[in-house]
Amino acid sequence: MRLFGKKPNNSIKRQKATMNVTEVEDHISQRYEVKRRLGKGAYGIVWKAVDRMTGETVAIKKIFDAFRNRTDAQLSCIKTHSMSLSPQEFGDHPNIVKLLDVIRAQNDKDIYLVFEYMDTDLHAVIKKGNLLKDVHKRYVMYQLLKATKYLHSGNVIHRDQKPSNILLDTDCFVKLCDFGLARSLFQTQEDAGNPALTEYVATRWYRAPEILLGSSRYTKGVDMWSVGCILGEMLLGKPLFPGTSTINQVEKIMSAIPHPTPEDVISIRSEYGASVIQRMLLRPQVPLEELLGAPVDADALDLLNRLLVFNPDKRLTAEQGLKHPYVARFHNLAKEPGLDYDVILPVDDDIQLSVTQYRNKLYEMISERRCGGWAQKRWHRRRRKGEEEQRGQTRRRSLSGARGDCTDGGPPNGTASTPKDAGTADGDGGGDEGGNKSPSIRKDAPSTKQPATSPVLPHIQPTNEKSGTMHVASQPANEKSGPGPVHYQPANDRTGVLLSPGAQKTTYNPITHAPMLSQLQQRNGLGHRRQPQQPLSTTADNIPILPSEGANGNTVGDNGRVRGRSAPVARIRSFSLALAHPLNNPLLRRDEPLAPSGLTVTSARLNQRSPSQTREARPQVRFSKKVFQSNANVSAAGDPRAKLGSYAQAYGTISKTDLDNLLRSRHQH
Ligand SMILES: Nc1ncnc2c1ncn2[C@@H]1O[C@H](COP(=O)(O)OP(=O)(O)OP(=O)(O)O)[C@@H](O)[C@H]1O
Repeated sequence: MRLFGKKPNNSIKRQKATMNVTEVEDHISQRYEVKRRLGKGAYGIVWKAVDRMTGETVAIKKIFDAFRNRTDAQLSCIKTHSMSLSPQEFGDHPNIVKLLDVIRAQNDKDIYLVFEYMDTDLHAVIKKGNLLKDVHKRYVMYQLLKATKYLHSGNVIHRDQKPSNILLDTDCFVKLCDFGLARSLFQTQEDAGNPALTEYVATRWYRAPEILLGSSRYTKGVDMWSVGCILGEMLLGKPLFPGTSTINQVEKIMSAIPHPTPEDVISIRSEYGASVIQRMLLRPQVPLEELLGAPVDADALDLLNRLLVFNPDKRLTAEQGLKHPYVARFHNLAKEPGLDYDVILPVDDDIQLSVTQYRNKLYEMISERRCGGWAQKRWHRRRRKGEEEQRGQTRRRSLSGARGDCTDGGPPNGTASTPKDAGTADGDGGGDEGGNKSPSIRKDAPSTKQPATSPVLPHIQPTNEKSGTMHVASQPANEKSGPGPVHYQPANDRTGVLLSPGAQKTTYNPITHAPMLSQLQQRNGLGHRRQPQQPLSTTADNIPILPSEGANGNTVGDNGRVRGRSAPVARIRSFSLALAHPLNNPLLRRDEPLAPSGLTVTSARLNQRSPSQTREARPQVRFSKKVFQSNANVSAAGDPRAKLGSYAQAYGTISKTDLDNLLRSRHQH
């Protein structure tokens, strides 16, 4: 059964197949058996492939001509690095897609990124209609909030959360991908005021109002807005705010959410936000509840209303979201880790290098990454040592000694390895995947990998394979004891974090694998400040030694929670979203028959964007000049290229002049 679109005509298919054969170089196809094309993004093509050595199914993303010009080269660096954060610097989080390898193309132009493979993405699933039952929506939200909490705890904002970046498998297991726009909030705050860095493009439909209105303020709230839009889309079955232009996007939002107070408007720090909003408030309101049409679950609506809040400071945080009744049945603090360091992306938006320098930087990053896992393990060992030192058990040693040489036992094949030496808080070693809350897990699953302590699980079984109907066979463990109280922190609880992220934390440079003091910390003398709950010891150079790890290698935070990484996954699979047999599963991407050459390539059907979701071509505009497009039917997809220092955003924020012109012309009509 075909999922989306019409059957491609054979000549086009042949053409694409021929093209794809030449697109994957020999050294890649020798190592991976390319099965078929999964989709195409703004930067390249993604294929499903099988690792010939391990038999593991992977997704290979080829970024074409990564160094075509300075902008592309810079973006490739950021994008590759941001993605490579997932397994290494962001830890082995179950809900963040793992980058398994980065491979240079022989032509020195392209790059291949090898990811773990996922069956589909949320965009495809929603588009399919009615596949997601209430429990799946809750579970998707839970995992999304969990992944977002994790990123935000490292002071990183994803900035491009949207359904197509939420990969899913048939067990409804979520992995967040595409960190192409990810940015360290810490760096962003340091760079506040730099117009190049305030330019920001994400997919329009999921873009927060403050960004649309040209706010200079980045907060984690931009991700939370996107999360709200994603929830809305799951509930509605289609995008909640499908704006056709930036101004139309703002109009759609403002007509659905409660009117902001004057203080709210001031809070977004947008020069012309107030005048735009004032005019829009005159328009008729269609509250979210009405917009959703059919009655929705009260908890879902409540969560939506708490996420889609104009003032970013008043939006629910990911951590707060995890305590919301909508996801209460899955909530388990011990399985919702955070990072206890700030992640700094090594390639700054505002630093302009030459194409060659960017290329070298990227290759350097690739080779660093190849030994990064090992370096990081050493780094973690040092962190453990740091704790011992605090206890006076060992001599002080400088962390800087742990920097990225990979001479002492790096992976022999040069492949980047993911640290696997840690488990989750409760020691089940599987994060969410081996845990007790997934609706995908059958309590009767015949697996020896199941943790002995696994409690009763919410059990979803397909009752009707064709229709994909499911039922919940048992209540989740914590439902039995009733959901715990939901505590919402007052908005001002977050202010400290938002305004001075990282001020209390040690910053971790993911490339050098060394802790570092930020300019901000140095300026404020924070390098010498001790954390209140877990005092930092310092080396002779005043480099802080980070909080220690538990005896089993887990990083234990101040509150005793394990942070940062989970253990190798022992996943127990069952049904969740759909059906047991791949052939009957409407979610699964189908493998097309192999081409005679042995290299299978077909056209991408499942994950191709609808025309309205493809990225529009962007004209290059002058630095910091904002161009407001009043009525262009610009697609929802943002262009990450536009955010780079030398490349101001052409679409997405509103400039005063253009706004005034627009309003004037509207008055005249
Ligand atoms: N790890 C993966 N496993 C399975 N499919 C994937 C994986 N990563 C990406 N895909 C699929 O490949 C397609 C293209 O992905 P890509 O990230 O290039 O596109 P995008 O998110 O639309 O574009 P952009 O990178 O411009 O945001 C998507 O439909 C996505 O579902």
